[in-house]
Amino acid sequence: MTRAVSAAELRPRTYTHAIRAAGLRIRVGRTRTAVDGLDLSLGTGVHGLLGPNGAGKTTLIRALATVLRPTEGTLELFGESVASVGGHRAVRRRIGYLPQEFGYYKRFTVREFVEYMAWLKEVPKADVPAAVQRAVERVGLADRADERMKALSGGMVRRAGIAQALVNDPEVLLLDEPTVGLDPTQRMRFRDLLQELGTDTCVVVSTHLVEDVAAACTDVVLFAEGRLVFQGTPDEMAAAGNADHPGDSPLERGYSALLADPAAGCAQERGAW
Ligand SMILES: Nc1ncnc2c1ncn2[C@@H]1O[C@H](COP(=O)(O)OP(=O)(O)OP(=O)(O)O)[C@@H](O)[C@H]1O
Repeated sequence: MTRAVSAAELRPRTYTHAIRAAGLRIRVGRTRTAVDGLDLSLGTGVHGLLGPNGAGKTTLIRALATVLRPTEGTLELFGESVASVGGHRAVRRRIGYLPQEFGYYKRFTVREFVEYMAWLKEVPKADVPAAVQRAVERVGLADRADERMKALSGGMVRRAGIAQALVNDPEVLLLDEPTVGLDPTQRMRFRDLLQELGTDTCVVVSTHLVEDVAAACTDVVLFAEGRLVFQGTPDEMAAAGNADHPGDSPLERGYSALLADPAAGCAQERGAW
């Protein structure tokens, strides 16, 4: 059986990890350090970014999207430093980004919205119609593609947001809480899509839903107070907990255990590598 080869697969790889951070610090506002000395390397796969409210997940994703400038340390995408903001057009063409909240013209149809984003990402003009069609199909919006954005439900708007993040066939896909507002059927469809994307793309997905991680992520990046608490497989995270830890599933208990005792995560991580 033959299958379509994606553009991401055809691009030459000159880096070992699509994302590499070393000693990364990001200050937000006047004094707040939201990411505080992060060392992290991420390659192909689906990386679930977990952590309590205020842990620094959105800040990290915004820096990876080259929207926020790191204060200190190294941040590389595709082997290129992006420590300063500006001059990142070539890098941005290779990124897909779904922010937690995103703007759009309400009068645009879904297709026009995704086309517009394809234009911003400098997708070659001749490729745009097919790229847009494929993106809206992948999020299950093909039958609503010619409706105006203002006529969509909240979950459908989010799916349109996912479509715009996919339209340039990115090598790094950054999704900040993509499953918020999705109904159970769409959430399951989305997990399948994540798994498919993770075979040739570096996907970073921030979520509060531990079940999303169990179902779709190849590894977990657990964050608290701007620091990495744990990086490992979902099974390794589950193994960190026991019946005494709060949670409805082994993964939730592992999450609680690691947050209660971050040193255990670091020790386990050292053992795992
Ligand atoms: N512009 C800002 N000015 C001041 N503080 C900020 C700013 N943006 C974020 N913060 C603070 O930085 C910390 C990290 O915020 P961030 O939004 O990255 O966390 P998060 O892990 O994404 O949280 P959540 O799960 O609630 O979305 C929080 O304490 C937040 O209050």
